[in-house]
Amino acid sequence: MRIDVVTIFPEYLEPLNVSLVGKARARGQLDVHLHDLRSWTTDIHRTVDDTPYGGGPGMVMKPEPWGAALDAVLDAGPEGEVPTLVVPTPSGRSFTQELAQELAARPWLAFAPARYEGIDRRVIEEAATRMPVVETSIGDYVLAGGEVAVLVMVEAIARLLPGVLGNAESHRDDSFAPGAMADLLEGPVYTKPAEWRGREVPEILLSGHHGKIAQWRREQAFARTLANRPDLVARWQREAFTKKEREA
Ligand SMILES: COC(=O)c1ccnc(N)c1
Repeated sequence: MRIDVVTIFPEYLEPLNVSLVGKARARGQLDVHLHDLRSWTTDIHRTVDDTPYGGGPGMVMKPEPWGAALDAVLDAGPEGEVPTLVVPTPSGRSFTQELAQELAARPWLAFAPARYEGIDRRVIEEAATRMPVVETSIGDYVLAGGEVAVLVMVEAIARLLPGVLGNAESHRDDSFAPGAMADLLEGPVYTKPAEWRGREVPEILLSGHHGKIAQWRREQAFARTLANRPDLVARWQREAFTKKEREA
């Protein structure tokens, strides 16, 4: 997978050089290109923002540098191909495990994290005439810039790419509920010592009964999800019900 990121803070994306994503890049599974938006400014102050038409607080990112930057990304990428442009914004589509799976299936992603009050709308509209555009939100809160959302999304997507997670890890998320939801089920985990500050590891985990252990883990994971995310459980139940209806 090729990933391009256009940002005024390339150093913010340094974490893409370490750990899982860093290793995937070193192995050639990920080809990441960072671009400093200011490279496409033309004035002495390398200006990327201006006051919003219609008034209001803050500044808006100017269209010219973004237009030129996205032109350059398209030109530098694989001949005849276009990326999916991912634009992090609080008003975007919820970035879920499902959307991560969807984006992980694409050969080329370009991320356009904005700072300030956002990017001039015409940049997104013009881009949408040339490539798929997905506006994504990583949760119901506002950030100062979209760069940290790019880090979140790249990590969630990279771990889904074939061969990026070691074998042991990838089977860790084996399905409870088939599909993307399986990744969201996380039961309690334990390691040595068997007793720590008077707390024992659940007996079942020492039993060697792999079937019973798997069942116990699913029950524990489901209980935690039910306690913390009743909305997810309700959705799974609806999906299971409609699936049964379709198959009936
Ligand atoms: C500037 O970007 C944001 O504030 C942002 C981006 C993606 N998801 C969010 N929840 C916020």
